[in-house]
Amino acid sequence: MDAISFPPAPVNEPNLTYAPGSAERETLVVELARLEKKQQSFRAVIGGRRRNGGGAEMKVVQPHDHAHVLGTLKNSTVKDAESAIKAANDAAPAWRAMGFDERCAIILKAADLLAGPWRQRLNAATMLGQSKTAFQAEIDAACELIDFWRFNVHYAKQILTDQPIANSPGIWNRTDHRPLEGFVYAITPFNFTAIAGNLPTAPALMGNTVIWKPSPTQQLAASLTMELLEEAGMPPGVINMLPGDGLEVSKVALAHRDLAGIHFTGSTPTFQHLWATVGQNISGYRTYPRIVGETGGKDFIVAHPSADPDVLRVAMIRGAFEFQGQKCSAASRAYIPRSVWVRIKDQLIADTEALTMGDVTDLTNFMGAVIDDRAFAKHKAAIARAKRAKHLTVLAGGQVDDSVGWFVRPTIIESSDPGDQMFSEEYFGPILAVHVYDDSSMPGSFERVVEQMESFAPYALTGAIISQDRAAVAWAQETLRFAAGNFYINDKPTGAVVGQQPFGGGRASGTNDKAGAAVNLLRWTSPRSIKETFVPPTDHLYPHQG
Ligand SMILES: NC(=O)c1ccc[n+]([C@@H]2O[C@H](COP(=O)([O-])OP(=O)(O)OC[C@H]3O[C@@H](n4cnc5c(N)ncnc54)[C@H](O)[C@@H]3O)[C@@H](O)[C@H]2O)c1
Ligand SMILES: N[C@@H](CCC=O)C(=O)O
Repeated sequence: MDAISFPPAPVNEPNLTYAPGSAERETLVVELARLEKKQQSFRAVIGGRRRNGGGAEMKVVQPHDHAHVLGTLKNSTVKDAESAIKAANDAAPAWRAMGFDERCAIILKAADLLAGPWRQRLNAATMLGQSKTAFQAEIDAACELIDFWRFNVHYAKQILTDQPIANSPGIWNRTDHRPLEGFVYAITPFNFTAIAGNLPTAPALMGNTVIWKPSPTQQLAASLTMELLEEAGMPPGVINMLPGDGLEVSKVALAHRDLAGIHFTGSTPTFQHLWATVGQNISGYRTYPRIVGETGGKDFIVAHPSADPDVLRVAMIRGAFEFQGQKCSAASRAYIPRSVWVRIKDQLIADTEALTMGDVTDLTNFMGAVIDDRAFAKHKAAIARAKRAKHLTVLAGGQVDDSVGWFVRPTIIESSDPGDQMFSEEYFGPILAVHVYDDSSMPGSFERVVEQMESFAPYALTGAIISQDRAAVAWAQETLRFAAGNFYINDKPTGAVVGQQPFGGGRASGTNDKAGAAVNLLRWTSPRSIKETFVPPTDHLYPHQG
């Protein structure tokens, strides 16, 4: 039980290609057809039992074909939340008493199940429910989630072996990395199946029990993730899943004495609301809740006059438009010197207009639809404003159509004013704002543009510098030190890999407790220092007293 053990060393799960004729493509197509045909009832999982929530029914649809219902769920109520918290508290003593290796084995088994028999089921669910292409589903639902699980085990083990390095003579000091006292409330976003799987399991690995509130628009993949975890051996009550909008769940969870932590990813306003509610309730908790949140972004690409035009163009297209720009890391503002802009503009527009968009089960498409009618309406309004405003020019895209799915064409908007709201507000979709700065007759124009954009947006999640000039790279890296938690040099600002670029940002983008890293797992522990004295003193007087 307590023997020293070494879990398998983690390596990043390789991405499958889904090229025509590949075995993975064949299996994926079969899974897509199977899941599309089913209409499922997505039920809560409380103490290992399935049950319908007591609230109103919500439909889960395919964003690219919104008449196609994948299933329904019943919103979770106050009563459901109370039952789930009781189940989490009941399961806690046995879970934290279970050996650490046993908990690791469950998570590692989940990773292997996902790498093997579950891979295409979860990929297909992510494609249908979240409108991801095969490749975008693969890097998320398969590879990133597998990586989260395998690397978390590695980092958790490191934490456990982190013990005091000094012992006075006759004394043995130890650190007991306890779980938190109470339950962790994991609230997850629609856009990444990997994040949805990581947020409840990271605290669980450290010995906590969890209430998991997934996004309604990610419910198909979330329900399958729950089934996968059960197959891997996750005991009943350790992770309790409550579908729905979370409003009633929060009424109970955020006011509960046993709330020990919040593990959140989603928008900045939602996180600020959760934090404010915790603040209002602060005197009622048994312990100060740990609050971890990764939130919005206004991620940037800044190009120096020395930028390689092709590198810049590809970074802009992939960074802004993959998965419809619905990655928190997606490039949504770019600052380009005129000397480079004239070399890429026509090709950039042509490439953007040529991006194929549609039903993601047609694997020739580059993009699908935005997640729901609210996202669609937000983008429609932003594009309409751009078409009206004199200082804004829609260069590519600009068309929207919600007759079949919530489709927004990848859109590039040039602004003569870098102070426009396009450069500070998160739309979370396929709109890229571009400001072209004059670098012909104005020395220092690059530096001025960087200084302006550094804190123009309230966020600080990801950003990229494209430059072949080493001094400019070094200067930008220093000047933009606090403008991004993930900073890329000559690459797009998306696509962080677990174990390679730990992910998260500061300012309004979150608490920067890097997902899939030891610093994150540490938040789910409450260390106890233990000092044992082998031969304790038996006389209370000190030698200097003579
Ligand atoms: N920084 C990151 O790592 C990261 C990663 C992914 C997404 N995001 C951000 O997430 C946002 C998009 O995701 P979203 O639209 O799902 O965000 P959202 O804030 O609308 O929803 C996130 C989750 O919170 C739930 N929620 C909302 N109000 C709640 C309440 N009162 N109580 C309990 N749950 C509540 C939602 O149902 C959902 O499950 C974007 O802002 C994006 O930048 C950030
Ligand atoms: N980790 C992902 C983004 C997750 C947020 O949506 C990336 O780096 O692109």
